[in-house]
Amino acid sequence: MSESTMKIIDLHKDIGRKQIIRNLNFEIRPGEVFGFIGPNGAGKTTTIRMMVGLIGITKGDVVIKGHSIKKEYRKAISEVGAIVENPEMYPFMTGWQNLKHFARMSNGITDERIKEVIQLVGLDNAIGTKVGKYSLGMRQRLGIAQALLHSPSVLILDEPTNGLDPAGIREIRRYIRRLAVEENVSVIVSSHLLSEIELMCDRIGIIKNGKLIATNDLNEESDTDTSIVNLDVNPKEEAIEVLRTMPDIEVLETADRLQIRLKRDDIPHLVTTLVHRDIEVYGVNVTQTTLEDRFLEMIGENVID
Ligand SMILES: Nc1ncnc2c1ncn2[C@@H]1O[C@H](COP(=O)(O)OP(=O)(O)OP(=O)(O)O)[C@@H](O)[C@H]1O
Repeated sequence: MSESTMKIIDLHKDIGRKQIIRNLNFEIRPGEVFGFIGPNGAGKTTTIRMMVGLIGITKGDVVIKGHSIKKEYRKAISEVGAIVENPEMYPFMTGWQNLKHFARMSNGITDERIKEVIQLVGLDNAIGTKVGKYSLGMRQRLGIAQALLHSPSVLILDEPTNGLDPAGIREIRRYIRRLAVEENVSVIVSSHLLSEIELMCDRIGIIKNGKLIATNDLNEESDTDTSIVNLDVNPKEEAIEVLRTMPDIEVLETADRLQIRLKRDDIPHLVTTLVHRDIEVYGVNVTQTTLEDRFLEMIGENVID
């Protein structure tokens, strides 16, 4: 396994007497899109600010490509591109002029590199237009282009989908996935809405009350292929008996409705078995368990606002 791009080691943050972040440990792998999810006030922004050296660390460390943000700030931060607050863009200048302006403030960024990042975020056609005329989504993408100019190993985006309409969210998603692959950059995206970033992430970490309560690999098949099924059958009691004898089926509820959990691929076999046992099947209502359901289960509250 290749070395991690970023390690968050036993991170703590106190502000005044308040313990904001507690005992945070996780790693970001090369080229992955990592979703940092939690309800408002969970501590995402505070963690990200520590990752990029904007605020001090009470205890623990953030190590980026082997460099400690505390002890080797310059080396560590040179590996990071970030949009934490809204990026400062000059509305009276074109996209190109804005990027050129930022490029001048760093060393060694060529016009070729500027063109490359413009292409990566799909702003080729709009780069000669004044930023004041850009949509919010386009401004976000210009911000991402700016953060990528110095070829960082990790790109950190705090709530990149905030305020975007569904089309804008779809675009950001598409470009973030694309640049993770094409630039081989690791991307950390924070959000309080799982549904907005789920589709672009390889893994997610869930934070609540300043603690990481779970990480979840979205590419693992077992996570996506179980289904919750509501059955309308007669006689119900007999069906329940049959279900209990079948391996890999979990009976969730038998009172009002008969609800089970099983692998999606096992549904045809389930129906055949019930029919062979002379049970009448009136309805098989499949609800795919979404990550959102499991997320809400895990954090124990409704975060949709
Ligand atoms: N400077 C500060 N002084 C006191 N408390 C703070 C300060 N900054 C953050 N907090 C508190 O720390 C907690 C975490 O805040 P943070 O902004 O990191 O959460 P978040 O997960 O990013 O939420 P949001 O999605 O609302 O930005 C909150 O309870 C917040 O009130």
